[in-house]
Amino acid sequence: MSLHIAANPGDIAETVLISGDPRRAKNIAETMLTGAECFNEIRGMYGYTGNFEGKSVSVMGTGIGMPSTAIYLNELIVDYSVRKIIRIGTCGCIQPGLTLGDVVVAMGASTDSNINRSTFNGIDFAPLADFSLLQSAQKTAGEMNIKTAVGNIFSTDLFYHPNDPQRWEILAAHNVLCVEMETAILYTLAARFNVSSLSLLTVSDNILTGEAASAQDREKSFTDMINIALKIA
Ligand SMILES: O=P(O)(O)O[C@H]1O[C@H](CO)[C@@H](O)[C@H]1O
Ligand SMILES: O=c1cc[nH]c(=O)[nH]1
Repeated sequence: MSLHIAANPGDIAETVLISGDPRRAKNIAETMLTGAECFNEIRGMYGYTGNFEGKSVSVMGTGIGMPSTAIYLNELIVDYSVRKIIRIGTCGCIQPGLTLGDVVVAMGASTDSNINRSTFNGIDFAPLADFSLLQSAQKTAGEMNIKTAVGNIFSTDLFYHPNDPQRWEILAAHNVLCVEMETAILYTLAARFNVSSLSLLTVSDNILTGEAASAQDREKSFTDMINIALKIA
């Protein structure tokens, strides 16, 4: 057991799907994996390991934001030898060509977080997806007839910000597709520990129009993204 994860060595698969929402992880384990066993309930951060098409796969919540996510990623990689991490998250789109339910593949993650600035002594590190995982996701999405938008995304520390909605303008003008809260630290830690990672996101909010998916949809739907993630796991 590590500080925040109750699993024994060997309880967690080499590939882990992560979601900010722990109940999304639980729902995936219960509906899409066979033989799923729970390995963590500490702080309600559900983690399960089961099988998908003959492969052992784990799925776990990380909580919202980069500080929480960094704790689980460190422990998954360092204490449980996880080698591949695929985030299945939600995002708010800031491009007019995107709409609720669209799948975004995050090639890179810009951020306003001080986590990386302090780690890199003021240098702006560019957190990037693993190229071969990204290629696999694109190939799989094509075979499943799922349209994706691939590009730069933005990982923010603040869901609510006093400069909203103006703060999105400069990002949208530089082709940033959408906003979420974890991918920059995922790609940074994957680079540090030499593991592969990719973020797949489903648009749950349209920041330009104010449209928003329900909490239930965020927990239980968005199956296109989850199917791609499980296929490439
Ligand atoms: O759906 P999840 O994975 O939680 O991701 C998004 O949703 C949360 C905000 O509502 C943040 O964690 C953001 O990154
Ligand atoms: O971080 C997020 C996640 C979903 N929707 C948003 O608007 N922001």
